[in-house]
Amino acid sequence: MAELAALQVLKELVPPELQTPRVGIICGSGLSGLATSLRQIVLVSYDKLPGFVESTVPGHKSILAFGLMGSGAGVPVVAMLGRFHPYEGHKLSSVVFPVRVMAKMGVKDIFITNAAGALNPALAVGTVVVVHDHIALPNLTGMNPLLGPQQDPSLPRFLPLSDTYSRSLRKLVFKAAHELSIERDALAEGTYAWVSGPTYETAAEGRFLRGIGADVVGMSTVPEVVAAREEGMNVLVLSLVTNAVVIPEGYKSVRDEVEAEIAGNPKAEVVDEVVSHEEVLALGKLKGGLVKSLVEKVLDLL
Ligand SMILES: O=P(O)(O)O[C@@H]1C[C@H](O)[C@@H](CO)O1
Ligand code: HPA
Repeated sequence: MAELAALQVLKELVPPELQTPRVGIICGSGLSGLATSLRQIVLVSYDKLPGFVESTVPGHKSILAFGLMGSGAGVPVVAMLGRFHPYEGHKLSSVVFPVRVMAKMGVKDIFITNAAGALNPALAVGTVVVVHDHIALPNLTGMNPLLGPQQDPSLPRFLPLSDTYSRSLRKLVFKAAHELSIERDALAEGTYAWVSGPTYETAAEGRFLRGIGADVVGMSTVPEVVAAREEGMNVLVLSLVTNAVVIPEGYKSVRDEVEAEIAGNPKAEVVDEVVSHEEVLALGKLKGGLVKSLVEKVLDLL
């Protein structure tokens, strides 16, 4: 099994007391600050680990961090300070490889974070969304991380995903928010749509995804979720809304515009906001603290 080679290296580099983390964490774009509160921290670069590829996206580091997180004695955790996306050119099997390594290390609960665009107009930028379901068009149409011969026949061939997002972990996030006196509107629940990226959505795509029931959209997470469920882990996903996906009600007719100009009544041009990765990272920096305090408190409540 390919994961065993990575495990062997980790055995040499990580002290025994941190070698069996209870919780795995994946940091989304601009969210690697999550790991700044790790104690007894040990960092392992991905290039030392067989099977790990490189995280090439700004805001993602190619580092695995081990340590204790949360108050008191703390919970042993392993955190990916950067993830792999299929749009980087990585195979889906590489994207989910670290999740499989975490499972072999004994991780029971995985907390996956991401930056996402809001499709639901009720979600303000800066809101943390506790994901309760997903829509993965790529999964349904041939880009599923479980396609192909089974690497481990002891895992289920046909994985049910109807109950993917752990109810008890989701409840813990809301309990944590209560204990931290976090404003009600700062935390919401919703459905995550996975798209391959790296393009952001057109307005019509945004309308489509909203129309089929998604609240937020992003370019990651679902492959990791699927692999984690296959490995039997409890999954929690937190999406930080970093931008709103602009979904104008209808087309801005250029015919109307030209006719108004000809009639001598030009209208002021409305310029839609354009999303950028810089904006996504800046918001992560600004609001990453909220994700971090929620994760720390959930660890205390486990
Ligand atoms: O890794 P995540 O899903 O947090 O990163 C999001 C999706 C794209 O990789 C990038 C777009 O800005 O941010
Ligand atoms: N779309 C897709 N992925 C994203 C977005 C978005 O608007 N924002 C952050 N990741």
